[in-house]
Formats: sequence, C-alpha cells, structure tokens
Amino acid sequence: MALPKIYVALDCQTQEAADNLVSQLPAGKVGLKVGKELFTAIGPSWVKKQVEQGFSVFLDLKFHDIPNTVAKAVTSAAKIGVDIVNVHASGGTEMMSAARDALKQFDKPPLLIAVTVLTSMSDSDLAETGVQATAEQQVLKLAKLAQQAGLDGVVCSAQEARMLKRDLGTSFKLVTPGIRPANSAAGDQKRVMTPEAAIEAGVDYMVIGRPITQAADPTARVAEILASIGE
Ligand SMILES: O=C(O)c1cc(=O)[nH]c(=O)n1[C@@H]1O[C@H](COP(=O)(O)O)[C@@H](O)[C@H]1O
Repeated sequence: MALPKIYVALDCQTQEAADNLVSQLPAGKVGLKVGKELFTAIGPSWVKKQVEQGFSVFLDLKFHDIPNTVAKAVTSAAKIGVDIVNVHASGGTEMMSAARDALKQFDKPPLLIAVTVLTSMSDSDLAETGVQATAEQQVLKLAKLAQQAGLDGVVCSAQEARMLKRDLGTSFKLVTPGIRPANSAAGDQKRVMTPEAAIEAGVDYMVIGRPITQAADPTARVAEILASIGE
C-alpha cells in the first residue's frame, strides 16, 4: 500500500497531548511522525497502538552510533511495525550497511532512510562543525553514500530534491521536513519550501509539524494542505 505524502510531526511531551492531536488527524490520509521528544516521554507501546489503529508511522529517532548498536536499534524499531525509520548518514557506510542487513530478517521491513544535513542547518552552521562544503554539496555526498549502502532514501530539504532525483534516480525516496506553507513561521528551520513547491520538486514524503500542530484548527489546516497538493 502506498504511504501517505504527509507525516505530521507529533512533537509533544504527554500521551494526552499526542492523543488529542491524533484525534484531529484523518487516518489514512496522513501518517504520524514520532520523534525524540514524544518517544522519550511515552515510549514504544503508544506507537504500537497507533500502528494497530491503522496509522502509518515514521519513527524518527535518527540513530547515530556504532554499527552493532544501530543495527539492533533499527531491529527494535521494525518490531514496533513502523513504516519508516532513520539513521544519520554521517555515521558512515559500515553503520548504514549494518542497519540495512539487520532489516533483511523482516517480511515487510520499514523504509530505511538516512538523514543528510538537518534542515535547521545553513552553510555557515555546517562550516562551524568543520564541514567546508555547502549544505547542498554535503547533502549530495551523504545521499550518494546512503544509496551505495543500499538504503531506501534520505531525509533532506525540499531545496535539494531536484538535484537528488536527477543524480540518484526517481526511486530513491526523499523525505523532507522544513516544509512551510506560505505565511507560516520558519522557526528554527533554515532550508524551507512550501508543500506545493516541494511536491513539484519531486519529494516523496513531507514532514510537517508546527504549521499543523500549532494551528488553531489542525484538522482544517491538514485539509487545506492536502488540497494544495492535490491529495
Ligand atoms: O528526520 C526528521 O524528521 C527531521 C530531519 C531534519 O533534517 N529536520 C527536521 O526538522 N526533522 C524533523 O521534522 C520535524 C519538523 O517539524 P516542524 O519544523 O515543526 O515542521 C521535527 O520533528 C524534526 O525533528
């Protein structure tokens, strides 16, 4: 079954807040993205419940550790039944390959996606960490590494989508946070794009948090965004 185009980032700290958000989202039309904030607060059993209730879940824990640890961590994530898991591409080829191999034991493994350069980072933020390349160059370099390691795709900003689809092929999946409908606050995101432009640029799955979760009416906001991308 095709995965939804939009994953809503449920960045909150209590089960009550998460349940409240989920109750306002159309199951089957959007997926749920559970990241470090919520997962650390309420754990895997709540995530499993969402999977059982029919939501597609992206478990965004951005694993970045030694190969053995990351392989075991993605195995635990796959056992929850989520559709997408991620690791940091900067963990290197050996780490990414170990994660890929660990998922071979599953009949329906989750998509294994590598984070390239966080959408909150600009060229100067990268330079500060010792990376001399531009964000775009670094995204391409890490995405090639991820593809060679046999991963299903990468997390990048929609600004790099055309380049990656051209250089790495259309079946290599692009998951893009940093999505901001026109007139919404960028917050800490630096490499942003509107949902319409992101779809045009060829992204496969968009992650959208605050523009939906902080909206006065999240249900209406989702409907508006889905309509804007023809879903
Ligand atoms: O892997 C991610 O999901 C991720 C990668 C990235 O480069 N940038 C990024 O913002 N994210 C996540 O995407 C979500 C974006 O949320 P908003 O900025 O509120 O739309 C957050 O939950 C981030 O943790």
